[in-house]
Amino acid sequence: MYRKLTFFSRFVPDILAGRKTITLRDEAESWPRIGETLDVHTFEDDRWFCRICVEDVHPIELAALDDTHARQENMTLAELKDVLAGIYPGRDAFWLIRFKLCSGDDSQP
Ligand SMILES: CC(=O)Nc1ccn([C@H]2C[C@H](O)[C@@H](CO)O2)c(=O)n1
Repeated sequence: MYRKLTFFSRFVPDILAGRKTITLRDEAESWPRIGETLDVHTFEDDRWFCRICVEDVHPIELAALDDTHARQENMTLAELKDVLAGIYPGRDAFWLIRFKLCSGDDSQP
């Protein structure tokens, strides 16, 4: 039984294509551990769509985000900051979770 992380459904294509390899969350979602496999569902309708393997988890300030982080989100830095302001208004400290898609048996529900 794997723990579950959700993503907004608009990010599903990027995650499944390997274009989105990080996510930035508040402390309530800082619980994933390096090396952990997670079941990934859509936030809106709780639909399972993949498993990911967690490669890194660390705190990061909004001011420290750069173009590399934005590329890992498949966004520009301005787009990423807009998305974060929409989801987490006023927040300037996050947890960065870096992941890769699981392959083989771990990619099936
Ligand atoms: C419930 C909740 O907050 N769900 C989230 C939070 C963030 N994301 C995405 C949006 C951006 O691409 C990054 C940075 O936060 O992670 C999400 O899909 N679902």
